[in-house]
Amino acid sequence: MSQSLPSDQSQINPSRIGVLLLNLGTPDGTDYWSVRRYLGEFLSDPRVIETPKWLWWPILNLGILTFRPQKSGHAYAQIWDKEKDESPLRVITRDQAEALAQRLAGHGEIMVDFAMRYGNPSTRSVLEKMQAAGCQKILLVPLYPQYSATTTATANDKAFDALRDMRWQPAVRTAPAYFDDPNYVAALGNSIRDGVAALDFEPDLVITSYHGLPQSYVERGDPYERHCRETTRLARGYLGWPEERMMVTFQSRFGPTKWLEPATAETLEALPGKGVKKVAILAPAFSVDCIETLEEIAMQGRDSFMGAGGEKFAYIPCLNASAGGMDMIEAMVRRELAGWI
Ligand SMILES: C=CC1=C(C)c2cc3[nH]c(cc4nc(cc5[nH]c(cc1n2)c(C)c5CCC(=O)O)C(CCC(=O)O)=C4C)c(C)c3C=C
Ligand SMILES: [Fe+2]
Ligand SMILES: [Fe+2]
Repeated sequence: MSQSLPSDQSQINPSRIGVLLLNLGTPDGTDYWSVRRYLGEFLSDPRVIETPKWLWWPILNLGILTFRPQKSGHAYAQIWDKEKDESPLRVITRDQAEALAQRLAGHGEIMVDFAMRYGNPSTRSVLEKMQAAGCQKILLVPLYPQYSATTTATANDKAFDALRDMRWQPAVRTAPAYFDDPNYVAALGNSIRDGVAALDFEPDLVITSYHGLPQSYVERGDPYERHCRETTRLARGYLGWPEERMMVTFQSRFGPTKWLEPATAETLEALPGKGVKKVAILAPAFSVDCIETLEEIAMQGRDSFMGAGGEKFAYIPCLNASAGGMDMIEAMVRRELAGWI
């Protein structure tokens, strides 16, 4: 049981409320061991890898964790925030927490912070900090617009694992996925409209590239693919665009099994040959820019599209801590805090 409560419990303000933004996680550095530690924790999560443990353990520990950290470390080095010596995912998630704290500053009883499912700051450490500060009510906000057991559920699991060890457990709420929340659709639609308007070319096609998922997870009931397709359909409706102007693809395939299709990488290589030479691309499954968007799409994706004969390529950033993105997060948090504030 956690001993983090002050011994004089009169110090505790029981009306304090914690709002905890949860994101995936990222390595602490780009070196082999930092990336290996992070990937080891991530890829040992049975919500992420459903292969039986006895089969997966040797593949992970003798294969993947021997070779992948060096390759991924190189990719992280290309996008690393050198000034802060941190991964963009952590820098921007902190920016979001700070911006939300400012927006909720009128409610003196609210404490806003952020935590990661894998790596640092750990979900347990931040929940213990909130509990020690007197938060007896906590709202968990997994920052994944589209629900997946591999992201939303495991983020909540990790929080509940920590709560299991607390003698005086706070009341807890979890914010739902927001793939069809009108505020999210508007924020996304506005960022697409403004992103395209700022270009020096008119894209033939706008690609919404979502993080991929093994096809078998969808067949077993994960609603992620449906949520992704619905987000794009709603954003297209918001913009008033015809169906053929926007496309859904899935990126970041991992391992030999069948993943959701069409794959972003293969699509980008094939489009110029079909006469689609000018594209804009964005990644709505990511609440903040990270290795999967900045390196895999904006660098690798651009190279393969241009190398295949493409003429213009633009990457539209994630909502990050933009005013529109924060308006959406603030509205969602205020809605989920109803009755508490
Ligand atoms: C089976 C493997 C994976 C599944 C399933 C998966 C789902 C999934 N992931 C995100 C969001 C992010 N993933 C990120 C990185 C990343 N993802 C996987 C594997 C799976 N993801 C790996 C191995 C990695 C590490 C990078 C690499 O080595 O190539 C990140 C970025 C983290 C960062 O530090 O920048 C995010 C964010 C979603 C939304 C999702 C849902 C289907
Ligand atoms: Fe991932
Ligand atoms: Fe990737």
